Amino acid sequence: MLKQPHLKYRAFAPISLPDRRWPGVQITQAPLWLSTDLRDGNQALIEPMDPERKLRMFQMLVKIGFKEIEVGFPSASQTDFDFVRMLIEDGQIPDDVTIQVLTQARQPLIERTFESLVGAKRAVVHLYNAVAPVMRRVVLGMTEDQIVDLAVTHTAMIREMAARQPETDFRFEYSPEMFSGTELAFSKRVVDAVTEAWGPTPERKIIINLPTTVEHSTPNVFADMVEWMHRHIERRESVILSVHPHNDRGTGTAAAELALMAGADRIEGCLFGNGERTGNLDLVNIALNLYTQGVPPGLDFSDIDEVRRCVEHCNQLPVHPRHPYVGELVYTSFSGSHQDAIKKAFSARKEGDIWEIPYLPIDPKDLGRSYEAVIRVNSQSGKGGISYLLESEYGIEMPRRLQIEFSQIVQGVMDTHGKELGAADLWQIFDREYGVKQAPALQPQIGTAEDGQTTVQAQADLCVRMIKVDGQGRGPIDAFVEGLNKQLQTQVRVLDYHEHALGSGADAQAVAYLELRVGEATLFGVGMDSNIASASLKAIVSGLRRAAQRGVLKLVRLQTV
Ligand SMILES: CC(=O)SCCNC(=O)CCNC(=O)[C@H](O)C(C)(C)COP(=O)(O)OP(=O)(O)OC[C@H]1O[C@@H](n2cnc3c(N)ncnc32)[C@H](O)[C@@H]1OP(=O)(O)O
Ligand SMILES: CC(C)C(=O)C(=O)O
Ligand SMILES: [Mg+2]
Repeated sequence: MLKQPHLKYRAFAPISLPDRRWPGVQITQAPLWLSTDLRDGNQALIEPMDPERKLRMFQMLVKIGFKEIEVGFPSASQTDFDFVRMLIEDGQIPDDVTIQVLTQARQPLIERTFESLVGAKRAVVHLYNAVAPVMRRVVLGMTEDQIVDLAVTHTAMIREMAARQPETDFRFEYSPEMFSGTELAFSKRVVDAVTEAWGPTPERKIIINLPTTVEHSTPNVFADMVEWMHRHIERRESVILSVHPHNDRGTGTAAAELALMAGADRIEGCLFGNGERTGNLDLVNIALNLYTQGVPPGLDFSDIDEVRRCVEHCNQLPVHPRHPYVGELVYTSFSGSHQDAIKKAFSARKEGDIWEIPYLPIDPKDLGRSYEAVIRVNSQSGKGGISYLLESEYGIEMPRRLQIEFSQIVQGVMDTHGKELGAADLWQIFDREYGVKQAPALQPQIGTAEDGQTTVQAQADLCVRMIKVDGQGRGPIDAFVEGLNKQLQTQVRVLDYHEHALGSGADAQAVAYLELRVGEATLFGVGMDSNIASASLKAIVSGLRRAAQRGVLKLVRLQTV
C-alpha cells in the first residue's frame, strides 16, 4: 500500500486567462434551460423510468415551463424509442416545447434516432463524442485528427438526414464529451470544425454544449474555461453556448453560476440534481438562486412539493430533507436564537417590503410551503419559537416576560421527554400550566358603590380552598385583588396587565395575561372568557392557583364558601 495514496492524483491545472472578465459580471437574466431528467437523469437510475413515469415526468417538466426537454437516447433502447414515438403520435408535445434526443457518432444509431423523430414538429438532435486525452487513448483509440473527423463526419450525416425529413424543424447540438478534462485548444478545434460542418447562422444557431462530464476542478477554473471558449470559438454569434455541469466535487451549482457569468447562454441539468454519480446540475437550485436575487427564472416552482413528489415517484429516489429549497427541513428552525430572529423579523415586516427574514433566504410561501413548518421546538429552542408556534397556531400572544416564564416550563418538559414538541403539544402544556380551558367558574357580580368605586363579589377556587371574595376598588381587577387580600396572608399585587381578543364575532374571546406578585414570588396567570373583566379575574385566580401549587400562597382567614 502506498504511504501517500494521494500522490496518485494529478492536480488540475489553472487556466491562463489574466484578463478574465467573469468575476465582475452580474447575472441579470435567466439562461435558456434544458432538462435532461429523461436522458442523463434516467440513465443514472437504479431502475430506469417505465413509460408511465416518463410521461409523468415529461408533463411535469412542461408544467414547470421548460421549453427544451431531452427526452431520451432513442437508439439505445426500445423503451426510449417508443417513448419518443408516443410523445409525437399522441400529440403530447406543446407547440412551444422542443424535444431533444441524444446519439453517439455512429451511423446506425443516428439513423434510428431520425426514425424515432418522424412527424415531430421540432427537435434538437444532440451528438456527442469524447474529446478528452484519456478517452482518445483508452476508449476510442483515436488520434486528435480522427476525433475531429469522427465529429465532423457525423455532423454532416445528421445535416443530410435532417434535410430528408423537412416536415421537422431540426436544430443541432454538439457536446465535446469530457470538455472539463480536455485541452482547451483541442476543444476549440473540434467545436469550430463541427460548427463549420453544420453551417449555423445568427438566426439558426448551433448549440455547443460544454459538459463537465466529471467535475474535477474548482468552479473558477471551469468559469475560465467557459470564458476562454466564449472569447475564442469561431462564429460565436451563431452559437448558443451551453454548459452541462455534473457535481462530483459538490460544486455543480457554483460551476453553473460562474459559467453564466463567463458567457454561457444555456444550462443543462436535472430537477433536484438527479443524474450520473453525484448527479447533474440541480436546475431547481440554480433557478431559485436567481429568483432570490430578483431575477425571474421563467420556471414555475410555486408548488415545489408537488414537483418533489413527482420526481421521487419517477426516479424512485428520495430527495434529502436538507436539499436546497425543497428538503423537508429547509424552512425549519430548531435553534432558539434563529427562532427569535425569525419571529421578530416577521413581526417587523410590512406587506411589500423586500424579503429580509434572517435564516430564511426565500419566502416559503413562494414555493407553496407554509410558515407552520418554519419553527419547530426541541431542546435547542427558546422562547421565540415557542411563542411563535402558540401565536401562529392558537392566536396566543404572550407578553415578553410570560414568554420567558413559559419557555422554562417547556424546557422542563423537554428535558424529561427529549422529543420535538409541536404546536398542539405546546398548547396542551400551556393549558395545563395556566388552567385556561377548564378554569373554575367565578360567578362574579360586578357593581358600582355609592362613592363610584367598583364592587366585585365572586368565588375563587384557589386549589387549596374555595374562598368568597368581596372587594371594592378602582375597577374590577383592583376590587377583586382588594377582596382577595382581605382573606390572604400572602399579599397579592398586579404588576402588569395585557389582553387581546381571540377570534371574532359571537365566538370571540378575550385573553388576559396578568403578572402577579404573590408574596415574594412573581408569576403569571392567564384567563380566557367572552367577557373581558371575567378574563382578567380568571387570570388572577390562575396565577394564585399556580402560587398555591408551589406552596407560596397562605390564607389568613377561613371564610370558605
Ligand atoms: C456522458 C454521457 O452521459 S454519454 C451518454 C451515455 N449514455 C448511455 O450510454 C446510455 C445508452 N447507451 C446504450 O444503450 C449503449 O451504450 C449504446 C446502445 C449507445 C451502445 O451500445 P454498444 O454498441 O453495445 O456499445 P457500448 O455500450 O459498450 O459502448 C461502448 C462503445 O461505444 C463507443 N462510443 C462511445 N461513445 C461514442 C460516441 N460518442 N460516438 C461513437 N462511438 C462511441 C465506444 O468506443 C465503444 O465502442 P467499441 O465497442 O467499439 O469499443
Ligand atoms: C452527453 C454529454 C452531454 C453528457 O451527458 C456529459 O458529458 O455529461
Ligand atoms: Mg452528463
